[in-house]
Amino acid sequence: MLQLPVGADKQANLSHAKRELADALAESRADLVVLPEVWQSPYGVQHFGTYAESFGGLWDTLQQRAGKEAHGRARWGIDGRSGGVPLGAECASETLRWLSEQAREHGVVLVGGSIPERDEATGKLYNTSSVFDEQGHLISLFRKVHLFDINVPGMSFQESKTLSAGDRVCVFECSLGRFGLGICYDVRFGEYATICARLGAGAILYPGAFNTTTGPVAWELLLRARAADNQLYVLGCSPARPSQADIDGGSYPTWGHSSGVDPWGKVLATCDAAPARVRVELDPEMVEKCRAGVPISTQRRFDLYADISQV
Ligand SMILES: O=C(O)CCC(=O)C(=O)O
Repeated sequence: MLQLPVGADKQANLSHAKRELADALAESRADLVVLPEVWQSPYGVQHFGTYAESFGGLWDTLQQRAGKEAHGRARWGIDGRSGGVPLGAECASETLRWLSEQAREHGVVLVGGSIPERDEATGKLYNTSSVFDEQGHLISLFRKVHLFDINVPGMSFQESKTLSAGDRVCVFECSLGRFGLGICYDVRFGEYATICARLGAGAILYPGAFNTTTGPVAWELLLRARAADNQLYVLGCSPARPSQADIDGGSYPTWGHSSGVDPWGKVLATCDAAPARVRVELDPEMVEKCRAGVPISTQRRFDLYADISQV
């Protein structure tokens, strides 16, 4: 996970991320790299429209593939099982082209954090994540499904002022296995993570940007809770915190603390708020051992809670 610093200059954000990715992989090989939530743009409802990019027909191409593979439920398909989609030079999104090139050049699975996306047909904006395989082919796109709308002392934020929510759970398959994907506030919703686990994910990745109000209480707790609830690895990758002068000037006070948690709920690696690289090893056997030893998935009482939305 790369906990990247983010500023107002998009080109500087891209070139910094490029250097950081190359340095991190030169320091030590990784198979999969996760970038933070909203890393080529500052995080703020007033910025999303300015930094948004459109993805052309890529959603349609991916959805046609997922449609064929969906488990009879279009909202829960598993992406990537028929391979990825090459991005032509004609792809309208500069950042997706950049991510594709980086994944191919370094031969890694690259989870591109998230960026603001504009849907050309509707004009709506989304907070969207993308995943590329080692060939630089697009495996999956995901639009944050739970928008960050809260109002508590110290933090008021209304993503829904400018963003719309996605309508599909994201599980993707790559050479390393099957992963769930959510964005930040999505981590607060246990049902979402459990669907990912029941679709076979061994890890859930959450690009996320908690803040200095909710972060200290909730970020690690939620990552650990989702891991223990579902007996899988959970990775949360945040941007680094801006300088105090920038925060005083209105920048979002990012919590940082990118962390990796194992299927027992133990924090394997973490960091503070400064730019950082956080490495974790994901061991599929650990998932199996945890699930075999504490078999909650077969002990569930769906006779009591098959459909909690009816309560
Ligand atoms: O849930 C929280 O407290 C923070 C969520 C957040 O920052 C986000 O969804 O971007």
